[in-house]
Amino acid sequence: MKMSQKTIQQEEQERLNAALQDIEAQLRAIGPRYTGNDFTEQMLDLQREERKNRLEVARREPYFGRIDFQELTNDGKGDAGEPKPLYIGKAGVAKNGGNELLVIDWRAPAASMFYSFTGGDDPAGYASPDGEVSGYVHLKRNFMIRNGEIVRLVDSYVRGQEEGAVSDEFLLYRLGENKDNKLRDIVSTIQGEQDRIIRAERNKALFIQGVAGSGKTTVALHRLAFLLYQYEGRIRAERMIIFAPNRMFLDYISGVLPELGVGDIGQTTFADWALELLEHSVRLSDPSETMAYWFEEKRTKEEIEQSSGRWKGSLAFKDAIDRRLAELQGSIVPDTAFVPLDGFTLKPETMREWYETDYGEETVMVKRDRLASRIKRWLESELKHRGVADKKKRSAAMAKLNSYVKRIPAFTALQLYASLFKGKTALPDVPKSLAKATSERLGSGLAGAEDLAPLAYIQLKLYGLKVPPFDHIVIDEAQDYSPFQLETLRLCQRTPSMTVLGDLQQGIHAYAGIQSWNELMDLFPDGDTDFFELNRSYRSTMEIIDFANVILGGMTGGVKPAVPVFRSGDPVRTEPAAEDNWLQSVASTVTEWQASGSYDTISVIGRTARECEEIHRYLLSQGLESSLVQSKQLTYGGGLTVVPVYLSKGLEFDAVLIADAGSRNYETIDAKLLYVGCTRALHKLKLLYRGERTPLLEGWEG
Ligand SMILES: Nc1ncnc2c1ncn2[C@@H]1O[C@H](COP(=O)(O)OP(=O)(O)OP(=O)(O)O)[C@@H](O)[C@H]1O
Repeated sequence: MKMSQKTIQQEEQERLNAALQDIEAQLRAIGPRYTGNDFTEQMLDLQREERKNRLEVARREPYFGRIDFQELTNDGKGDAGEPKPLYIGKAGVAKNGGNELLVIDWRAPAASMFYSFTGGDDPAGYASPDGEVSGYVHLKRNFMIRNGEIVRLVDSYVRGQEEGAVSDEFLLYRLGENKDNKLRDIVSTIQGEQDRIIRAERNKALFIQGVAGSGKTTVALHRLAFLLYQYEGRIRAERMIIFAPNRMFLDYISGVLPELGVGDIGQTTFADWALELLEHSVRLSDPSETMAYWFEEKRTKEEIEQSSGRWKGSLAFKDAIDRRLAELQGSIVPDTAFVPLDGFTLKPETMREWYETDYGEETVMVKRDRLASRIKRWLESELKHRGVADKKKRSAAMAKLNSYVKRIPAFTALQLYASLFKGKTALPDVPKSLAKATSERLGSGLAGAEDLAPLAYIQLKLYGLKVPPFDHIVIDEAQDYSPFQLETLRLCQRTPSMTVLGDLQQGIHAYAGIQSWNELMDLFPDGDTDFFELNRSYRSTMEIIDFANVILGGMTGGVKPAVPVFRSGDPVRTEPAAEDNWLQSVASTVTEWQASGSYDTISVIGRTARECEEIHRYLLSQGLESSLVQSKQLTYGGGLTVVPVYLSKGLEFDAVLIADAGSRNYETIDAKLLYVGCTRALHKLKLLYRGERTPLLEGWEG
């Protein structure tokens, strides 16, 4: 067996050498860049550059998989040919000077079998542009190639061998690796359930509920790469956009798309996007104050449920705004005639006709401005036709025009929004304290995060979107979105094409987000949505997931425990720490972990920013270099970090120490927070606690 494995490896290495030589030759043949002015040459040059980029990706790691497929012709009635090996890589490469493929792109239809095939003797297949193709898979092989050498080769399926099912060996090996400061692509080990989401139909709003570590973020990014490949020429990277919770998270995920050879996709936060849409007519009030309000002090369930964020994020509020917009719409066309001079009359009916028929689909303020210009043009042409030359008369008419047009209502989004909270125009059912706080804030040129969706919505309704509509929108951590936020983004597309992902079990911003996916899915007509669930968690060891599931057990509602991949590691430990040597315990755990050399990224997760500052100072005083993550952070550096639990969402670390899982920090209501913290760990998890251990771990022994 060993011998034959060696020959297989040698054989594959020879093939690899040949492929690399071919790729090198193709790269050498691409000449220098064209710098002249000829348009056709410039276009050809761009194509050569793209090809060069693909070849360079392929040179680094030409392929990661091989699947041997024996295609059945004529619906399986014809003769089966010889099994043909297909090598699968990040970029497709044709053989030098020919059409034959050296490597097929992982996104190509035939490559889908590499991911969807689960084993067994039955025919497998894939959908090609010419119809279904079926046949037999004879081999599924995974490679890891580094610097032109095959460093690992695993056959996860060989036809005729006893096991029959595709083995997880290669996946487990990849999952066992340490992580650095960036999320990575998973092309070599995408799982069937993830592949279905990646390749799902384009014109849908896809909702993905996935447990912590199920690969949601990763899958959404791969889906973007897939869509660009599959609908080449029809959708453009510049018209795709990713919404993530904060800048640091965007930095953390920023490596994946370039690794997949995809550039130019916009990446933003909802706040940044909304502020830009509003042309920075307001500033955002400090988000760390919101965080501090909700996370630094204890808040009750009632406070959360009656939060201003939930009120302003509701569809009831949107409906109230719609009614106000309709009133505004109804008051645009003046109901008195315009009479600039004796005998000159422009009737309201004429204006109404212009407004309603000629400017049809435009937004309110655009229509309003058109109407105003049309009235002006009407006056000019009347003056001309009737030969009014008298300067005095002309300027009197113009003065009348100006005052007439001024009376046609015009609003900025901010003015209209402010009017909902203040004075006679205030909405009748706004809670008083909320109206007061909002008015004060707006009065000083500030908007809270919760004001941005309504403001952006009003802006879109009044002035429209000034850039082309989005071809595809990705929303990560969507459980923290309000229906109003999603509705606002929905206005930015002609047909829905979205990937909306999150985990209700990690919905720690309940004061702003949703409690069930239906709150968001109901915004779309039936048939425009699809729902996927991912319950397997790939990030953490079985021990960590089983432990996190205990915390989940303390939550109410239909909780779904995460299903681990069979990857075993160290047991999870909880350990009491006395008040006076708690910080020493934190430091000594970190020192021990660092000394073991087993972990590249380590995080100490604290309950509040204050607690984290204290830990950070102490670690520094002990000579332990670490970085403290704060809410305005733009980048994530890896190594040793101290991070407040509510900012750790989305990130992951080889080893996690929950600094204090005492009952003072995590009461029953804080289950989601502790769950988020614990599910950040890949290989190692430990919890220290001062005083009583959190009631969330009642019944857990360890
Ligand atoms: N098929 C896979 N092969 C290898 N690694 C995978 C696979 N799927 C997910 N992972 C890894 O699991 C980890 C979690 O992925 P990701 O962060 O995308 O999950 P998530 O569902 O967004 O998590 P969370 O909700 O906790 O933020 C990452 O390290 C990712 O590389």
